[in-house]
Order: sequence, then structure tokens, then C-alpha cells
Amino acid sequence: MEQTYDVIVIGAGPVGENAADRAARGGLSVAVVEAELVGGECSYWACIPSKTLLHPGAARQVARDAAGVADPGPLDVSAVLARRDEMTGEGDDSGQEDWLASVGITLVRGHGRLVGERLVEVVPATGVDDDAEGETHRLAARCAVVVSTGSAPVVPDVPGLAAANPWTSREATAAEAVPESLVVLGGGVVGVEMATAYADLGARVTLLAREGLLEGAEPFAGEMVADALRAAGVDVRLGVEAQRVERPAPGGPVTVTVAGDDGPGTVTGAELLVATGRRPRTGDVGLDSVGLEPGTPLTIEDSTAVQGVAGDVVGHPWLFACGDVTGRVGTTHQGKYQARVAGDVIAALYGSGGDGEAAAASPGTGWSRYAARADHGARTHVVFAHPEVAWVGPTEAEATRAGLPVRTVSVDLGGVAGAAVTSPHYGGRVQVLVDSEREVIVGATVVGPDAAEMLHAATIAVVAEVPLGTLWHAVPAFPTVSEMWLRLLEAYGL
Ligand SMILES: Cc1cc2nc3c(=O)[nH]c(=O)nc-3n(C[C@H](O)[C@H](O)[C@H](O)COP(=O)(O)OP(=O)(O)OC[C@H]3O[C@@H](n4cnc5c(N)ncnc54)[C@H](O)[C@@H]3O)c2cc1C
Ligand SMILES: NC(=O)c1ccc[n+]([C@@H]2O[C@H](COP(=O)([O-])OP(=O)(O)OC[C@H]3O[C@@H](n4cnc5c(N)ncnc54)[C@H](O)[C@@H]3O)[C@@H](O)[C@H]2O)c1
Repeated sequence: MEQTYDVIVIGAGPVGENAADRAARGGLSVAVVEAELVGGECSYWACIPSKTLLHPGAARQVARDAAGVADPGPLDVSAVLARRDEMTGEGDDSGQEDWLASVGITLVRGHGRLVGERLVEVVPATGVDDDAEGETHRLAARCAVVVSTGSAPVVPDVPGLAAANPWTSREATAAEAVPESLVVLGGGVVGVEMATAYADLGARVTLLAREGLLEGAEPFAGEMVADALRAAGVDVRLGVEAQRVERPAPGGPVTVTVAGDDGPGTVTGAELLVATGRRPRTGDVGLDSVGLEPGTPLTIEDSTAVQGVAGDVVGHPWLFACGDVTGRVGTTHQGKYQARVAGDVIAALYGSGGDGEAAAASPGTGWSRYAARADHGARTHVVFAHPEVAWVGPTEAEATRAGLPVRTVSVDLGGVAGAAVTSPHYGGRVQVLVDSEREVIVGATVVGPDAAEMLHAATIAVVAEVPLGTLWHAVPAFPTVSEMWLRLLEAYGL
């Protein structure tokens, strides 16, 4: 049987849910297809559980740094894990299902794949990355299909690694007990956050990174996080490559043989977490049926319309993609931003929800609700280590490569009165990149406690291109860490 909707969304993670919601607000009928849990990776095995695991360690650090507060001592592991379970609903997505129903969106459970223009086949699914087969039914889209199937972890081709049955981020965020020791392979965001969380929870952690930590961030940020992890007892090994992995007994200790600047060596742990990146989940969504290459990211325009779709008519795109599946962003917040654009473009082109001409036109260089322009110069990142790292826009190296005339200004946060009153040990740094011709901030990095919360002022300055002379009149309260803005402007010469 074939059912018809205006819009079909494949993948009900945070991104698919948002695209569906925006299209439905534009008066279109919408069905979302979900193979596993409504809410996606973020709700059950990524953002929510990882941040819930990390918060108690951050709170303990604040207590330790404050004069006169007794050291809270070790964390209550079972209470932390119970809170994590509460936040993930232990895999019960009925609340999200109810929400979809409340906004008039139809949920179709199963594995969705394209089988031609505006056509989606749905088969029963046992797990999102399993081969999905079985009785099929068809959905037809009058207007558009959105692919928001997210991403899956990459397990690199290191001899013995896959056979050792390592943890990926799913097992690390869903663990029911804390192993005595954990080896983490990969010095990116997952590696750093999970090394922090498991060290907080009492595991002996070794972090193996090919280069420095947090390669996408400013180098000083990775260095500060490495210093803090070492101070917390984590064995951080930089510049090492995993050569071989052995786990003689299933569930027993696992040994990684590494090579690096200090020569070869081995590291053994009760568990091994692989945190070496993710790939867009496009291997089994029927891309070949519309002239696209399965397994590759879905390359999108700023309107989120997918490029290179067979038979596409200019001005009437029907296939859209947003979130991790595009390979363009790797965070929930940037994916949801794209989803808002996707839903609004579709509603404007095909529904009653906006200005179709504006949605079809090239947005040029201006800000338009029909273009995910912030993906380029104003993307935001947060890493919930202790200290937190947060940045917006390009790093200094990226800005220089792009030929931007940037001047870098930085301030040690420990010297700001608002930081000093909280702790004599306050460790943090802020750096901004100023376009010295236009005298506007084009990028900023904050490292320190609550950096993720402090980032948004910088994001507003970047997106709104606030001239430094105007920013001077945004007076930060005393004594707050926000006085970093005053110190930065003074350091620039105001
Ligand atoms: C450990 C970890 C921590 C993270 N922490 C943060 C954080 O703090 N902040 C942040 O912004 N980002 C964080 N991220 C990144 C964030 O999780 C992703 O960017 C986000 O989940 C992407 O959302 P999405 O909807 O594109 O994909 P997903 O959340 O992966 O959702 C995709 C959905 O599509 C479904 N699906 C896939 N294929 C099909 C199919 N063929 N048919 C039907 N359904 C299908 C899946 O079941 C899933 O529900 C973290 C990632 C990890 C791994
Ligand atoms: N707070 C957040 O927003 C948050 C938290 C966690 C994850 N995420 C997102 O999830 C995605 C995945 O994170 P991730 O940390 O897995 O990826 P990543 O790309 O951030 O880091 C991967 C790391 O693995 C290393 N690596 C790759 N291959 C390797 C190999 N063979 N041996 C050793 N090291 C290797 C890389 O050098 C890099 O340091 C990213 O898009 C990230 O932004 C976001």
C-alpha cells in the first residue's frame, strides 16, 4: 500500500524532528521514518548521556576550587549512572512519539530508503546499522524528502581492533558499570570528553592521540585540556599510532601496541574505547536510485537541497539533507540549524509557510532564513571537558588560510576579577580573531569553566558583525568573567 504525504523525513534524530516540525508549521503534511529511537543518537547515546556523565565532575571541580568548601571526594558512581538513565529515559522514546503526534506529524517505524524520485520504501528494522529486510510498504512525497540519517562511528582498520569488540561512543555513554581501567583511542571530542568522564568516575584512563588533542580547535585549547587531564591522573600520550590490538579472552583485558616518538610500547586496559571519528550514514538509504553514491556524505547547497540529484529541476529541488549525514557539521545544534532552514525552504517552496521566490533565489552574501550561511563563518563548537572549550568561526590557522586579515588578541581569564573571586586556581583563556580591516570579530575561542555558556556573546558579535567601537559600549558587569570582553578590547587598543 502506498501512502502519500507532502514531506517525508528519513531519520527522526534531533535534526529530522526539527526539519519535520518546521515543514509542518508551514502547513504541510509530514511523515517521519525512524529505524530505532525517535530522538536519535543525541538523546540516547551521545549529547544527553555524555553531558549528564560529565556534569558531576565539573561540579566537584567547582567545589574543590572554592575556599572553605569541603572536598566532596569520589563521585557516587551509581547515582551518576542512575541520573544518566533518567535523562535518557532508558531507551523509552514514547515521550518523543507523543510530541510528534501532538504537532500532527506521522511516525512510521522502520528502515527507510529512497527508491526513486519522491518515493521512500520502509522495511521493518531491528537496528539502524543492521541489514534491513522484510515486508515493505511505500511512502510517496508530493513535495520533498529530507534525509537526516545521522552518522555512525568509524572503527579504523587496525589489526585486531574490530575482533577485540571495543566500545564505541554508544557503549561508553550507556555503560552500566565503570571499568577499572579504560584505554581511549582518538584525541578528538569524544575521546577527550569520555576520558574526562571516566577519570571523574574513578577509572584509570589512558588517552592515545595521533597528534595533539582537539585538532579542530586552536592549539592552545588542546594543550590546556591535555594539561588538565594529566593533572586529573589521565595518562595522555600524544603523537602515538595504534599498531595492533589483542584481547585474548572475550571481555578480558585488551592490549594496544603503539608506536610513537618515544618508540614502541603497549597499553593494557579493562576496556578500549574507539573514538576516531564518524561517517555519514548513507550506505543503505537508496542513494543509487536517485543518481547519488551510497556511503558518501550528502553534499548540500546552503538551502540544504542535495546537489547532483538525477533529473533535478532548477528552482524545484525535492531532495534535502541536514545534520551529520551532510558531513558538513557534526553537532546537534548546527544540524538543527540546517533543519530549520530545510523545513522553512520546503514550506516556502511548496506550502503556505513563507516566501517561495526568496527560498528559490540564491541568498548571495546576506543572512536569509533560507540559507545555512552560519555553516561557513559562524559555526559553533563546544567540548565539555574540564576546562570546557568553546569556539565560533574559524581558528587562526583557518582564517589565515582563507586570506582573512586577522589580528589575534587573547587574555588570561585568571586575571579577570570575576574569575579570581571564584577561585585562585581559575584556569582559562579567551582569544578573539579581529578582521583588522573591518574591525569586527570573526572568530573566538574560550577555554575555562562554563566556556560553553560564555560562547554565545561571541557568536552574536560574529554573526551580527558588531564593530569593535560599538562593542565597547556593551558594558560587562563587575565582577563577572564577562569582563574578559573589556580586557580583550583594551588589549586590541581601545
Ligand atoms: C558521544 C557523543 C557526544 C556528543 N555530544 C554532543 C553535544 O554535547 N552537543 C552536540 O551538539 N553534539 C554532540 N554530539 C554530536 C551529535 O550527537 C550529532 O551531531 C547529532 O546526533 C546529529 O543529529 P542527526 O539527527 O543528524 O543524527 P542522529 O542523532 O544520528 O539521528 C539520526 C536518526 O536517523 C535514524 N536512521 C538512520 N538511518 C535510518 C534509515 N535508513 N531509516 C530510518 N531511520 C534511520 C537513526 O536511527 C537516528 O535516530 C555528540 C556525539 C557523540 C558521539
Ligand atoms: N560536545 C560536542 O559537541 C560533541 C561531543 C562529542 C562528539 N561530537 C561530534 O561527534 C563527532 C565524532 O567525534 P570524534 O571525537 O569521534 O571525532 P573527531 O573527528 O572529533 O576526532 C577523531 C580523532 O580520532 C583520531 N583518529 C582518527 N583515526 C585514527 C586512528 N586510526 N588512530 C588513532 N587516532 C585516529 C583523529 O586524529 C582525531 O583526533 C564529531 O563530529 C564531533 O564534533 C560533538
